[in-house]
Order: sequence, then structure tokens, then C-alpha cells
Amino acid sequence: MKTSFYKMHGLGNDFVVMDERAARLDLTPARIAALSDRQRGIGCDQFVVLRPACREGADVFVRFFNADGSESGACGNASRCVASLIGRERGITSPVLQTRAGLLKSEIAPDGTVRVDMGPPALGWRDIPLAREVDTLHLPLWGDPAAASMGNPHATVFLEADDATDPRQQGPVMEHDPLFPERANIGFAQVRARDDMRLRVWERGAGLTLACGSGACAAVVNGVRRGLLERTCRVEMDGGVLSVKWRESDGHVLMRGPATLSFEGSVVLDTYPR
Ligand SMILES: N[C@@H](CCC[C@H](N)C(=O)O)C(=O)O
Repeated sequence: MKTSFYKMHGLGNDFVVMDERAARLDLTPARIAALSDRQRGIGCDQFVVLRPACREGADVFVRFFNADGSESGACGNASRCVASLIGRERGITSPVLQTRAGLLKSEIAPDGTVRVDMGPPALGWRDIPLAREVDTLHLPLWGDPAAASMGNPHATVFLEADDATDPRQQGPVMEHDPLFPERANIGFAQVRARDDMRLRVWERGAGLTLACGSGACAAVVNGVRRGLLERTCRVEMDGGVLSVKWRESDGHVLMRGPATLSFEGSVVLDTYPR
């Protein structure tokens, strides 16, 4: 029996989306990792599963998995993609996504770009989470990173504009540092102006990706906390640009960017190890 999927991306951060709203699929972490494999499976950075919403006001419940099969509470780029999918399916412009990190409101603009309210960041060491009490604005790690959770753990290193650090060297070491009991996504930011930043993100469970939505939100929050950025900032990643605003009135972080459907396909799940 074939199971259909959507292949989508947000600025080149790519996703396989499977729908469990009508019936549960036999998706174990091992099978998700096998399907996410770029040589032996469909291939993606994150694997997204849709379920029926169980919270009042939500249109769909979304679960995010990394390519290694681990689950994450948040994924900014996939949230925009799912919002655009649900918007098209239901003919609505403001889908509400239920996630492990809470309800996320979205707005689809006439040009197809999507704004997602990612909610407020969590900045306390227990909430990120960190293994012990430290100043979350200055972690005792290489590069003096700042930490924040956007529903998933992030640390942002602020590099000089001409710094040649390769995220593939420092990223995996920092992802697995014992200070992060659930591992972490590591952002490498270069502030170019108070409203303009370049960012590369080594993602937990997926490696270096072309863009990371929650990483862009965390980097803006950390840049503002460090006094380096304004609350509204352009974030340029290798896959393109996101616009991020850390709203003063309620502390929510708003992220706007594109959401693209690449193709639809189908796969025989039983041929993948479970
Ligand atoms: N690509 C994402 C984040 C995906 C999850 C992350 N790797 C984690 O494990 O927390 C985004 O766009 O936010």
C-alpha cells in the first residue's frame, strides 16, 4: 500500500510532510530516519507529521522530527509550510497550528509569504534547557554564545563580520556539549547592521541546513538582549532571507518568509525499516 507525502521547503530547509489525520501511519523514529535519508530514502532535513488538532481553535496538530528521527518542539520553516498547506486545503488565510510548544497563529499574505507568531522565547536556564544554572546570555562555551528556546533549544555565537569559522567544525561539538541535556541548535551570526544579520545554523539532528526559522528567531532575540540589534531584523541565511520581529508589546517573536511546495509523491512504508 502506498502512502502519499508532500515535499516542501522554506528557504531550502526541506521537509517531508505525511498526514496522519485520517489514520495513523506506522512511523517509528527509525523509519522516519530511513525515510529522511538522502541516499536511501526520500531525503529531508525535517520530517513533519500532521495529526487532528485537539485544542480549541487549532486547525491541525503538527509534530516535527529531525532527519535522525529525534523529535523537536518547534520548526519555524516547517510551520510556514504547514500553514500554507492548511490555508490552501481549507481556503483560509489565518491557520492556527497546534504544536508541542503551544498554539502558533499564522497569516498568509496575498503574495504567498507566511507570517508565523512563534510565541515568546524562554530565556531561563531550566526552560532552554541547560544542565546547570549559568547566565543564559553568556554560556561558558567556545565563542561566548547566548541561549534561548523558541520551543526548541538554541545557542547563538556572535562572530566578527570577517570571521571564517566553519559551523561544521564547531557545530557538532557544541550540539553535544553536556551543558545541553537535550542537545541544541547552534547559530553562527554575523551582525552587519542593527537591522541586518547573516546567520548559519548547525541544526540538532540535521546538521548544517540552508535556513533555520526558529534559529533566526533565537538569534534576533539574543542579538537584542546583547544590545547588538533592533527588535526588527532581516536575517540572511544561505537559502534566503527571513524577516523577524521581537514584538515589544507582548514579547512574541514574529517570523515572515516563503513556503514552497516542491512536489507530491508516494512511498511504500513497509519497505523501510521500522
Ligand atoms: N529547521 C528548523 C528547526 C528544526 C528543529 C531543530 N533541528 C531542533 O531539533 O530543534 C526551523 O526552521 O526552525
